[in-house]
Amino acid sequence: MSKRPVVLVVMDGVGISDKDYGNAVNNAYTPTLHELKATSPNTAIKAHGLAVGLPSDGDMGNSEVGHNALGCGQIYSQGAKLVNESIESKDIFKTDTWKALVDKCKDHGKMHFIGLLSDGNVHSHINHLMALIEQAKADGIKEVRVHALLDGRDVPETSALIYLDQIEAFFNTVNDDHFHACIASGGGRMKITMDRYQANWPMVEAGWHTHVLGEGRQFASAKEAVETYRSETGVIDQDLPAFVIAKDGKPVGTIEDGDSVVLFNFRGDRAQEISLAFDSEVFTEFDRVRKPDVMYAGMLQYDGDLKIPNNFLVYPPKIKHTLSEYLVKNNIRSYAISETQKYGHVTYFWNGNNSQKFSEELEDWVEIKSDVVPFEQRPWMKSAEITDTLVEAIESGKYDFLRTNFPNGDMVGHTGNYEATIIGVEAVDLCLERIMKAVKKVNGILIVTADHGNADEMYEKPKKEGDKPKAKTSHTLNKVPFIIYNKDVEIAEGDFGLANVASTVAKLLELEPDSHWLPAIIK
Ligand SMILES: O=C(O)[C@H](O)COP(=O)(O)O
Ligand SMILES: [Mn+2]
Ligand SMILES: [Mn+2]
Repeated sequence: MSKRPVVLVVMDGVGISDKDYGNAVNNAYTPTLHELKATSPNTAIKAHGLAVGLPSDGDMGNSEVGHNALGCGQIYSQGAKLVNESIESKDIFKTDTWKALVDKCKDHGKMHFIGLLSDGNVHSHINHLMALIEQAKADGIKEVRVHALLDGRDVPETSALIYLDQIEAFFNTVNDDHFHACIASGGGRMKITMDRYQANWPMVEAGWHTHVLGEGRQFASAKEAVETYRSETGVIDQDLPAFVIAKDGKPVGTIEDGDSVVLFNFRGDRAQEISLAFDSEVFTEFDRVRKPDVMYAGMLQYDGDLKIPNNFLVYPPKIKHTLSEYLVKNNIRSYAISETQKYGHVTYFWNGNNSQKFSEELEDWVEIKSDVVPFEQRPWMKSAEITDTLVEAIESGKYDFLRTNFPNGDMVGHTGNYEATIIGVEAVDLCLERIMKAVKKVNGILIVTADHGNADEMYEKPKKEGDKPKAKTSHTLNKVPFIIYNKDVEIAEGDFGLANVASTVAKLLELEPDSHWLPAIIK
């Protein structure tokens, strides 16, 4: 076994672009990254599209698929692709879950769809929603209600009306004397429903009050809600307040006994808490006031270990042969740390969407609590605290493989605030310097990489010359850095992606990589 510990740093959302305009990576003061790139073996690796199991190379990477690929060394077809295929083959509608959803509400109830209304393809896709509604109608459902979470984070920051117009136009094509679909409620995805890793349960409670109880400010249409809130608050879509659609003062789609509910998001992190609120008999996170007797199903199974939710429509990729499992088999002691916002990324996503360790004895996981604030107000986030704890773990000599995620490039990048994102990237650089020193001190090896881009493009390309630049909040299609510090290695020939990292880690630990994994990036 290797005597040299390997430390892997994921700089979330820090991609590579040679375009300097609006690039919060290139324009940040990052002496450590510059030194690393100038003096250590490094290359650029793919983190989007087919290289991480997404339907096409037009799909930007994201944390789920990125950390899955890093942690398992293979390319699995991911949720976005699996749902496409299941809808295309119609297998999704042959499942017992779909049949139970239809049976529950067919005669006297409504079928509700809660989810992110966009074509971002990170958590959901509007095409999936339309396919489900079409089939609901074909199966004899009479009333459909959509609870629309507004995106502006995986798609342009003020694009909500595009998707609302699209879904309203679709309703016009399917609505008739026997069938009626409409929007019932909604709000910005960072305001209600889509919290993750239990960072902010009140967000989910607010979503419950909006979607289930129909409580909140009333509007005649979602478009009116968006336009009103925009003019009143000036915030971007992800931060728009909650709204309830009502007619004559009465909400058009509260969730009642005898209804069915589908959460049409396929990605798990931000889908688990609301799923627990629907599924749990005993629930203590907030007072649900009323728990309707519904058939609830997720688009996918969101956590295979914890079995969330109880019912789902499409099986997630069955990710096997993960690096963590392999390290445990080889008696390697590992350590994972991040702050709440990305804690699940280095544990649950890293382990193939499983939230359990393979070995309590050999694995330690540490969560630093994230602030609950708009991150442009604290762009350094908890990077210093993560680093304090990680450096201690490195110097303790207790671990052979240590991994961390610094959320800054991504979480601050998603706010669309260019200046704050520069500070976020600089904070990570400052921490990298400390980690380098600790690694050097114990004669370890450091890998610096990222899961996808974000901070590297902070402005949308203007539609025409002379247009004012518009902030870009979403991820990018760019490659990410892959740097090895404190070990003289040669980068191999080839076109590498995130799924080539696991073998590389194994090699640096002087282990034979698992035969299921893509080859190492080093010779
Ligand atoms: O959930 C989010 O915050 C974004 O949709 C994607 O960001 P992530 O993939 O980096 O978590
Ligand atoms: Mn990410
Ligand atoms: Mn992100």
